[in-house]
Amino acid sequence: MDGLDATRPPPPALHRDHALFLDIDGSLVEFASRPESIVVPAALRSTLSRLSEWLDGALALVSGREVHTIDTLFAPLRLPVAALHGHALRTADGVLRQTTPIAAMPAVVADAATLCRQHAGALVEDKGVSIALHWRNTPAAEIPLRAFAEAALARLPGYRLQPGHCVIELVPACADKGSAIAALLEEPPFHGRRPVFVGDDLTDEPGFRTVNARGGISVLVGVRADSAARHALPDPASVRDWLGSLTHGESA
Ligand SMILES: O=P(O)(O)OC[C@H]1O[C@H](O[C@H]2O[C@H](CO)[C@@H](O)[C@H](O)[C@H]2O)[C@H](O)[C@@H](O)[C@@H]1O
Ligand SMILES: [Mg+2]
Repeated sequence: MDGLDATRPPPPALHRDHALFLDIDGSLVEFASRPESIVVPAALRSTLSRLSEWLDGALALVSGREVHTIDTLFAPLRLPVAALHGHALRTADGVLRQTTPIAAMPAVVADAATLCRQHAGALVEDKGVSIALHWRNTPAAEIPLRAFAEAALARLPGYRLQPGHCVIELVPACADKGSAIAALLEEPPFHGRRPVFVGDDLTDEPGFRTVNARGGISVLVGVRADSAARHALPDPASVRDWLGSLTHGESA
């Protein structure tokens, strides 16, 4: 059946000594036509707030998005985050560590914007340290945008490509979601807890591997045959239902 993964069981119930890491787009929230068009349901904010309290703060968002965008989307919540595919880390004490943008990036962004103007509906998302080229609204732009990103690697030493849903991104190669989850697990209140990571995309695979190596629970949203995830849920709505069910019958 569409959306169900016959090879991976749903995740088990969690305990209060787990640490919960959650991807955003395609995992907590359905995709939208443009990055700024996603809708975070009010009930999800309540669920995350309750879960964070239940886990004594050991809940983090792990996303390709920027920290300030995540804070805006989930306000008034201000959770620990691993943003920019692992290149910005805000720990529970509020301290932010971020990879420094490369000097060559503004010229690459300008050239990408010029290219996108030639393909109606194509988008360039300038995230400072990284750049995302989107073709969700114009599938024919996939080939030129991918070719641009591959060629731009030569202008951005130390960068790698990060493919995703209708997007190709240029990100520094020195970190990923797996290293970010590992770094958060060194910090209170995550330290010593068994990690759980929910994600949907290729950028989430290093996170799944980090969690698996620590005896944790890896949860793929959707279906992907070669994923390292050991559990699956079909879509963001079922993730929200699962999260909402976790604290039922328990007091924080
Ligand atoms: O790691 P995530 O939290 O899943 O973020 C991954 C990227 O998500 C956003 O792009 C994706 O979602 C958009 C809104 O639904 C959609 O229009 C786009 O096609 C998707 O690729 C975000 O814009 C990127 O910056 C994130 O890296
Ligand atoms: Mg995602």
